[in-house]
Amino acid sequence: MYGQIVRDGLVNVTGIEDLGLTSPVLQRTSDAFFKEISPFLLHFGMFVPTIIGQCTPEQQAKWLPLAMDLKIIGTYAQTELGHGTFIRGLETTATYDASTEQFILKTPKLSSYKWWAGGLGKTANHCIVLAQLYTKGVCHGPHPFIVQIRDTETHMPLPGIKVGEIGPKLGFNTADNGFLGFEDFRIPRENLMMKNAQVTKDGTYVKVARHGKLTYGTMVFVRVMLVSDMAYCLAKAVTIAVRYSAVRRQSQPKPDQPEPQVLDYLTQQHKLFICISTAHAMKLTSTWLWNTFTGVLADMRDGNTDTLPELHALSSCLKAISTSDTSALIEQCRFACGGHGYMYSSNLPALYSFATATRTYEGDYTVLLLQTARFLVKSWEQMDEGKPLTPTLAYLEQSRNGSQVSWDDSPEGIVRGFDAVAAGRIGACVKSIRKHINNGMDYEDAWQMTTVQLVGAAEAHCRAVICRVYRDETARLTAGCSPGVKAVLDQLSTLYLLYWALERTGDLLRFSSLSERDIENLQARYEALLLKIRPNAVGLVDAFDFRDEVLMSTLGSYDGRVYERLMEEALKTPLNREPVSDSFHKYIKPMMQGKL
Ligand SMILES: CC/C=C\C/C=C\C/C=C\C/C=C\CCC(=O)SCCNC(=O)CCNC(=O)[C@H](O)C(C)(C)COP(=O)(O)OP(=O)(O)OC[C@H]1O[C@@H](n2cnc3c(N)ncnc32)[C@H](O)[C@@H]1OP(=O)(O)O
Ligand SMILES: Cc1cc2nc3c(=O)[nH]c(=O)nc-3n(C[C@H](O)[C@H](O)[C@H](O)COP(=O)(O)OP(=O)(O)OC[C@H]3O[C@@H](n4cnc5c(N)ncnc54)[C@H](O)[C@@H]3O)c2cc1C
Repeated sequence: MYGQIVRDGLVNVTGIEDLGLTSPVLQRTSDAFFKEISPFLLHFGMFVPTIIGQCTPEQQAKWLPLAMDLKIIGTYAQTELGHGTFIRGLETTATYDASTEQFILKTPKLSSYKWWAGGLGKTANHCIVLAQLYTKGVCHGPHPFIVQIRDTETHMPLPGIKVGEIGPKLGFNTADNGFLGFEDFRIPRENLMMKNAQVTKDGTYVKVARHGKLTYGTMVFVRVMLVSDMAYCLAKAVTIAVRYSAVRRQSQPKPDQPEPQVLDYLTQQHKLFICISTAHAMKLTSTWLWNTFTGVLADMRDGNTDTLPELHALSSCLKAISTSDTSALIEQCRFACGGHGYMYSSNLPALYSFATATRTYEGDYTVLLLQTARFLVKSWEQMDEGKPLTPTLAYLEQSRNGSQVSWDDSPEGIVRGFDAVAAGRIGACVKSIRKHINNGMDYEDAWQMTTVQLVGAAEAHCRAVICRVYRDETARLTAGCSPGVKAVLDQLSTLYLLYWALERTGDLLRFSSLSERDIENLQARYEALLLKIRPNAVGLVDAFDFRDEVLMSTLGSYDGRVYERLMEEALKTPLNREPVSDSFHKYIKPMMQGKL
């Protein structure tokens, strides 16, 4: 299995390299080789970006060509057995020895072992290691080091390195995630990635970057990438589920009628059409986020880090919500396919196991939403002090006078309704924190006592951002389209707004003048819209344009030969090679004869 995966991975990598394409394309083409993940994902997904983001030009000149030509194969080893979220609590140490101009890497105890890095188990020979940097007896916090862990000729672990694979997981079982321990392992001073901080030969620590969190830059990049990846993942799952729902016929609502396509059931449309809308919403939002990210990078190249806090808040909540929505909606696609959706050959289990992992890695859902909430509360306080708000928080102004937003059920009105919900929930958090402080709590405890509300406020802010971006970008991008295309894409973005308005009626009742009658109208409009989208449903997923080789699904292939493909795959199962398993003779027959 591992050998096959590595072969496929290299065919994929070298093939794309010959075409001179970039790593985002690599990730897309790798889908044609892997149901789950490539063992080289971390090499291009984090090892290379970290060299670019954390190394000086001289260090890049040394390491980047080796990495891009696959002369070295890397991964990103930050998480440890004992810590993943709390980076400042990482235990691996890198202590500078000025007498030899080396860092000594140590794994102090079991919980300090690096754990999880993709490709570390058997594939990588180098890795980025986040370790607590000590020099002249002072700890300067976690810093990135580039470390060779295996001999590039023999692939044997180097002396002082303990490395291996962490074992089977819910998914990602082709990524050979590994563990890594150091026993007084020495690396040259120059292996500290020195773009943001340096250690001179005599051991003097020199802080270069103005912003203390640039070491976390690779994670921001990956979080931005993941939003796009989730759109792609969900688009695959809903292609499979909608095509299958067009083939599958089941039950007899009317005695004298043939069994209908299950796609004709309103409940099936309710399960699946939000998945089509969400794939579009996340794709458009991810492109908007990428443009925001590149703008912040440009500012930072000019030495201006003022826009970094908003990017961190946006990338955190969008990564959290996109991965959470995708995991839930892929499972919904699986539910919509009945028993056959549970078959591995449908590819829905693999898509789910991949998506649900993203809710955790690159920043746990709750933790990242609390990071966004931290920014929202700070922004509210700055607004109270009369300071300007950042663009994505302009809506907070409307809440200043505390008046309730009047409900307007037009698409633009619903977007404003979500702004009001976000503003109201952030304001409620600020009020809760202040109440606890007035009752004698310190700020940290008052914050902790409000974290359930803070997670909700961050989700509301993120939903408001997605709704606004989805609506605006759909209008902008369809301006030149034919009336037919414009109408269908407008239906999808309106469906997204109606769906979430119905999901959040409690908040809208609390923070706008929404009435019970308005809710009845929303429900009726939503159901009518499902029926309108039905005739275009298969065309909409065909428009995602996935080849069968990429979908890898017995249920979702373009030709609709579902039952034939299910049987073809079943007959390939090893258990079907012989009519009678040898377990019958070894165990079952003796048992039947009372001989066990
Ligand atoms: C498979 C997908 C396919 C394609 C996608 C492409 C590539 C994929 C490649 C790999 C994916 C596969 C595997 C995943 C790999 C990993 O999981 S790597 C490990 C990821 N680990 C994490 O994400 C850890 C999460 N934890 C953190 O980020 C931090 O610990 C924390 C932010 C939660 C807390 O950090 P602290 O240092 O404690 O900071 P704080 O006290 O909370 O805040 C202090 C101030 O710093 C600001 N800040 C924090 N983080 C950032 C940041 N990243 N950027 C900018 N600013 C940041 C924070 O806002 C505070 O600012 P104030 O002004 O409020 O003080
Ligand atoms: C498939 C996969 C691949 C991975 N690949 C890599 C890799 O290549 N390299 C790498 O370095 N890491 C990798 N990771 C590790 C990943 O980054 C961490 O698992 C992730 O950051 C979560 O950290 P944790 O596991 O310590 O969870 P924890 O943070 O321990 O989470 C446990 C619980 O505690 C809660 N919690 C934690 N802190 C707080 C808080 N401050 N407030 C409220 N609740 C809190 C969480 O919400 C969660 O409910 C991978 C993980 C997975 C699943």
